[in-house]
Amino acid sequence: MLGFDYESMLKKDLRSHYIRLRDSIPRESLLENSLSIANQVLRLPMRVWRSSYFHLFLPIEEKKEIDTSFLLSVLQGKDKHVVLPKMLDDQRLAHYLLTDSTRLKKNKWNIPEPVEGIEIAPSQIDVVFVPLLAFDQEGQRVGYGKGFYDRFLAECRPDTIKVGLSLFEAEKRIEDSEDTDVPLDYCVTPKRVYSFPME
Ligand SMILES: Nc1nc2c(c(=O)[nH]1)N(C=O)[C@@H](CNc1ccc(C(=O)N[C@@H](CCC(=O)O)C(=O)O)cc1)CN2
Ligand SMILES: Nc1ncnc2c1ncn2[C@@H]1O[C@H](COP(=O)(O)OP(=O)(O)OP(=O)(O)O)[C@@H](O)[C@H]1O
Repeated sequence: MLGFDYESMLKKDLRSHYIRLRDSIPRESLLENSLSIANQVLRLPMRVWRSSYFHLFLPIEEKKEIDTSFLLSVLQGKDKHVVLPKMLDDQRLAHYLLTDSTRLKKNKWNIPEPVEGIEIAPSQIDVVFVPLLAFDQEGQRVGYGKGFYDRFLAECRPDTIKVGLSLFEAEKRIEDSEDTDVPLDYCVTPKRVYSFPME
């Protein structure tokens, strides 16, 4: 059994459950599922593919995060501008354009980040792919709980399209969503694309 069988769940319980579940995935299925996610992303609607600035995260391999290199190839194949986050000290993110000369270096959390480059303002970003531990049928999400993405998404334009990427399917309801939580517009899993609000 993958999900929980309750009507609603607390973020902290979802966090520990999905961290454990992710840990147990064999590398081979992680790669296979990451490839399926890149293929499902192609099924996102036109308004996504009309956009030009796409924000993507690079995975913490040690934590079995989704391998976004397949998705990166898709975006580059479509000549999209790709923007990567870099963690700053004060729980904020800076954002840099990925170019041929971008040097990447792992930070202390093992996240590959641009060393330097052309900084991009959140208001320039059209689509954000959001890393998740869990999400629900209302498009609410659970991350590591430090609020990096909540703060970042609040700085983006209201029409910036927020697309979660998840190895697992939606939970019914996250009980303790807060006002500062920015909901997703879409979530892509290896099996399907969710659109929020759901029918
Ligand atoms: N690949 C990737 N990049 C990303 C994120 C992500 O989830 N995945 N983020 C999404 O937000 C931001 C970084 N988020 C982070 C959140 C918490 C910790 C951290 O403090 N980890 C400690 C303690 C965890 C704990 O509270 O127990 C640790 O791992 O030891 C690090 C990075 C930006 N870049
Ligand atoms: N716009 C904001 N400004 C200041 N603090 C914020 C903002 N958004 C969220 N926070 C704070 O950040 C913390 C983490 O929030 P939450 O538990 O929703 O994290 P999460 O969504 O799981 O993680 P993440 O955003 O890192 O992926 C909370 O204490 C929340 O109050």
